[in-house]
Amino acid sequence: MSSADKNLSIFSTANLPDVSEKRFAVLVAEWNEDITEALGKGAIETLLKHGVKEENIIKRHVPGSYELSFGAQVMAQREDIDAVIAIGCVIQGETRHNDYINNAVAQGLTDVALKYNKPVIFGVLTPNTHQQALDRAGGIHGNKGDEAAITAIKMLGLK
Ligand SMILES: Nc1c(NC[C@H](O)[C@H](O)[C@H](O)CO)[nH]c(=O)[nH]c1=O
Ligand SMILES: CC(=O)[C@@H](O)COP(=O)(O)O
Repeated sequence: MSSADKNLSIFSTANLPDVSEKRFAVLVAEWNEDITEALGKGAIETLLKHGVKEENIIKRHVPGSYELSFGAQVMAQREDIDAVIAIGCVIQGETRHNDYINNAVAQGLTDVALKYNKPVIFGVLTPNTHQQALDRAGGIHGNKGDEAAITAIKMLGLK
């Protein structure tokens, strides 16, 4: 199923856990900042909408999506962080550089989650074009930041 078939901002909110005392790190890559800032805004707004306190949301930036893994490790090792949301947008270029970034950050974030036993959410768009990114950062397919935030909340309920 693609995002074209499932809006990223439409999801079930049944049985969400109480996250009023949970602390979230929101890491935002600076590359494609028009996209990533929209994703980050969506993530933070969704966290607030579902009971997270503003003072419990720590937003930090990293240069690019490749740096999200290390940034997630820095945040996940903190005892005062319960979940990490990693936000990025890697747009396909002329070379295979995007493939290497995407694979590295997907595996890197997974490794951090398993190492620190905390939800680390893959909120990274990997579009072919800037328009596809716009469509998934508050456009016709919703906002992947919303999806990443609700995923973090649901995963804390699992723990
Ligand atoms: N082309 C994109 C990048 N490239 C930069 C890398 O993420 C990384 O910062 C660099 O290779 C140095 O380690 N990053 C994105 O997030 N999005 C892109 O489209
Ligand atoms: C995805 C990226 O890192 C971006 O810089 C790709 O650029 P290129 O055209 O060199 O593949």
